[in-house]
Amino acid sequence: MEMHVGAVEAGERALIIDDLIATGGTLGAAIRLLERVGVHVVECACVIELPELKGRERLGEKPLFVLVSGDA
Ligand SMILES: O=P(O)(O)OC[C@H]1O[C@H](OP(=O)(O)OP(=O)(O)O)[C@H](O)[C@@H]1O
Ligand SMILES: Nc1ncnc2[nH]cnc12
Repeated sequence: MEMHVGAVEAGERALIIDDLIATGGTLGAAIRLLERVGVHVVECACVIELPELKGRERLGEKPLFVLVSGDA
């Protein structure tokens, strides 16, 4: 995963929004990328969660808001 140089600045607060959380690998990578450059990731939000894949567990204590949770 990558982002543009200058897209964020250390000390900023971020909300990460994605369409879907399955294994949590994508959100986890986004969190690590942002936190590595000093951004505080406040929360994550997704439209759909596939709870069977336990992606939420990979986010640790990070709050996750979802609109719809259900297995495919
Ligand atoms: O929780 P995870 O297991 O990481 O899966 C979720 C990710 O998978 C999908 O992207 P995909 O890689 O299929 O590509 P897309 O951007 O084309 O949707 C989806 O859009 C999420 O970004
Ligand atoms: N299990 C899944 N179903 C649909 N889209 C996905 N993207 C990543 N994992 C997926």
